[in-house]
Amino acid sequence: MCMKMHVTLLAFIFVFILSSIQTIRVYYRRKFRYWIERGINGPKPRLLLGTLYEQLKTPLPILEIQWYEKYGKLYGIYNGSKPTLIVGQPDLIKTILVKDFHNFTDRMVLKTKHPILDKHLVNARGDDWKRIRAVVSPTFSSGKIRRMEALVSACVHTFAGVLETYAQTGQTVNIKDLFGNFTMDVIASCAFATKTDTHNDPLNPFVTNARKIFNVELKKALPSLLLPTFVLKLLKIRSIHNEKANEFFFDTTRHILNKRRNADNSSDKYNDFLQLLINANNSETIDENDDTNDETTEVETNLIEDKTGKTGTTNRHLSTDEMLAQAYVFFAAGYETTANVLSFCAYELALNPEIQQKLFVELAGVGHESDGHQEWSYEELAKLPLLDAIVSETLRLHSPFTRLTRVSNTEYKLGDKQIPIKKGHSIDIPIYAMHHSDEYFPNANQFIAERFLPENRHKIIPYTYLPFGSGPRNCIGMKFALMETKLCLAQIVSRFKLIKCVDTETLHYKRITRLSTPDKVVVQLEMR
Ligand code: HEM
Repeated sequence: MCMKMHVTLLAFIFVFILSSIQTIRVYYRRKFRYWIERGINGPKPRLLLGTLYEQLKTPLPILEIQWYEKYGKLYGIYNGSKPTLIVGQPDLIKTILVKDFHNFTDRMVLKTKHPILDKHLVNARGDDWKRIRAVVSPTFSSGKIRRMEALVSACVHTFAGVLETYAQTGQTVNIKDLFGNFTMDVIASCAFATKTDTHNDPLNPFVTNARKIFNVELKKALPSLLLPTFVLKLLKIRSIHNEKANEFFFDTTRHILNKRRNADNSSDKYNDFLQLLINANNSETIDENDDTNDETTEVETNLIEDKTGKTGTTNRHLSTDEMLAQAYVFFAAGYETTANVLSFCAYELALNPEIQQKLFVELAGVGHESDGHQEWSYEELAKLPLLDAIVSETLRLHSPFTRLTRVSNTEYKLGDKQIPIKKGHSIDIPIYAMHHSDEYFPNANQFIAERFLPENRHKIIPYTYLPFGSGPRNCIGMKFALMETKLCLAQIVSRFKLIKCVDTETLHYKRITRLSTPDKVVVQLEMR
């Protein structure tokens, strides 16, 4: 009798498991008909993961090019069961990013819900994003960035001192790690008013906590992509980053904000981002007489309002949590991106010594001597055509972001073919693959800085070169990133020769990251 019950129970469990698997398979099979039914091609999805499976297997930069070559400028993928349309056609990209921006104001973000991190610019949505961007934009104007230049310059000199030790011994160096240390020091001083020397003091709590944030744990990242929000809440997963490390940075920022708010003269005394944010938050409107609010910022602010409709509110204030989140965004958006661009610049200059020499000559023609080294102002660096062309070409060939992403806030029909986009569905723009298309960039796999010289730049087809995105939701930190990159590169090339060594040419990309990140970039340095 007992034996009979056992068998029945086992049979029941077996049937239950089988029918559950079958239900899941039917559910996904139905979901995965979405693109086929709309006549749109794309990679074959797999149960549960959709096309995320390929993304886990192959580094994104490689996969993006493979998919673009195979499926063309318009194809469909599945993030889990969610369909995403990939759009690599310049006229449609302009429609999404600029013309019909009001339908695509937000990005698809992870389903984790965090009371502070959801408020930073990259993640913020709708009217909140509009208000936050309007307050933060002026802090990234050319004038304000000029004020942060001295802070970045100090970090560049510390960095050059470290490079000198390698140049003197002739030892090869993984310069990618050193660039990571440099951008860490820049973020510490510009966004958190904290002086660090990551090269020589790697155990500083700021540095150790920052490293924890960047080691995103797969065990948190995958559930955030695949599980519904209520399950993540039950599992207490609020962020894919280390929670204690997050808290360290919120506490640091809170402490500085309180100190500055209580001090009388802090607005004149400090030139860092936090102070600029406090000042911007204290003013009712953008000060028209402030000559540091440059034209671009005004245009940008107007564009946001034109394309999204005015909110009807004059509220331009940020809560304390929103301010903490904006300081954190320097990490989220500015640390690895800039370190990657600098690493790839060093890589290309080591492989192209004649361009490096031309850059050295260009730099020698401007600037002034200070403490035995050459220095350049923000304006001087901005005007150097070859420096700009080298950075621009690096951003093309090694664009840190592989895709831009937008989510539709309405039922929408895209382009002449009237491709139906459902409310809440994602559209991704495969910028990395487009940057590698011979159709838009002849000999696309070669580093040819000349394509970005002033006499050639106009040949680039609009909306095919998008390393900083475009439209009202483009990269707010672009001018800061370019200033940081150019300042650092100018100092390196004027003081050292970057030389190719045996390990330089083997470039491998990191897997399972949204960015195009090299594993390492090894070069040799020689004093000039
Ligand atoms: C070379 C370095 C960098 C590159 C290549 C880069 C690229 C990008 C790209 C492609 C986007 C998405 C744009 C879009 O969706 O249209 C973006 C957004 C953003 N970036 Fe950057 N970025 C860099 C550095 C920085 C830095 C240093 C900061 C901050 C200090 C920053 C802050 C942001 C923010 C806040 C956003 C979101 C803007 C919004 O949604 O309103 N970025 N960046």
